[in-house]
Amino acid sequence: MSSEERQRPKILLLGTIEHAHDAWKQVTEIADIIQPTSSSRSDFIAECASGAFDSCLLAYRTFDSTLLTGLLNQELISALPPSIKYIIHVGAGYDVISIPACTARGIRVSNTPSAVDEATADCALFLLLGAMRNFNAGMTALRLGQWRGGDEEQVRNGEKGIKMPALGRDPRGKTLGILGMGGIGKTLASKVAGAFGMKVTYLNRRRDEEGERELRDQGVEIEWVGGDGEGGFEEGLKRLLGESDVLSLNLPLNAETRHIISTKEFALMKRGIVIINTARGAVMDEAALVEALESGQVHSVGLDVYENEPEIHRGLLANPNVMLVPHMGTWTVETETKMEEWAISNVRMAIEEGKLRSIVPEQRDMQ
Ligand SMILES: O=C(O)C(=O)CO
Repeated sequence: MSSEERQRPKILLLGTIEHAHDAWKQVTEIADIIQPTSSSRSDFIAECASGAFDSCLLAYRTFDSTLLTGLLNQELISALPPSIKYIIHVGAGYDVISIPACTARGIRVSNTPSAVDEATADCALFLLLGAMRNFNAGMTALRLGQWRGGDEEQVRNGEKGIKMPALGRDPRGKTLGILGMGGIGKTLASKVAGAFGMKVTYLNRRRDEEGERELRDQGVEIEWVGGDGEGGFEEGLKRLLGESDVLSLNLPLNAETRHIISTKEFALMKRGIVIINTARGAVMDEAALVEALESGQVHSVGLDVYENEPEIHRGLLANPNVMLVPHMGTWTVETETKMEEWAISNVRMAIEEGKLRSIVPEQRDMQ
């Protein structure tokens, strides 16, 4: 074996490359790829223990590889060989990876932040309009052989008492509250202002003055509702919930944000609010949401994400005011390709420069 061959880094590939084949081919020219043969979490952990992945420098993982490995929690991170120094995640949200467990083992983690912004904001826009206009009720009725609630004959005869979908609301002039103003939130703000003439308020722990300036330059009417000092965020949240006609959840899922929207928060909202969630299901308490929908406190919701994917709360499935999409926020050829290419650029930087293009914010000081 030549010294060059001996020094070729090894990559543990968790999942498959679906789109960015050219970029991946270049990686295979400088590294060896190892794939697990196991088909369950316990087998995968045993495969790690067998030494099959020893001397791998990094693990490249897709969103769907969680189906094999389960959560990358303390147990799984400890099972990885000590040679693993990087976990390259294909996706913006990395809540399935325990960052403290990685940090403790000196493993750096990257995600694909801005690559997802356009497609996810487009999905939010679709859900927003659909939920405001009650399109789901009409669309469901059609598939049940009804025209806006009645069968063909009842409609032709102009029969009274047909249960029509409720009249929708126009977005123009309404306030969209964005909880978690990152790349997706800003892209959504720009789109709703331009396409629908909505006003935007937002809440982050820290005000993003530069982001505000950029959005104002695009004609967006925008206000940060957080307050300074202790209690500022809680006060801001009350304002955001109380003043929004539509609330969009765009914050990452972590210990602080899990169920940030639950019974108490629903009670603070304007009655009849519309909620959109393209972030992660568990930022909202699903059982409490079902109750808030049933009571009419929440008029309608547009959801792309769920607490226990792929399982969906029966109360959501049964409610015609719930517009449901099965986690398709980034499900476009262009965006999935962009995400893979972004992740592969992290692979290359790790191998060639010993650093990451987009290390997760919690590990910025490890770069
Ligand atoms: O990038 C993400 O976090 C997604 O949810 C895409 O599936």
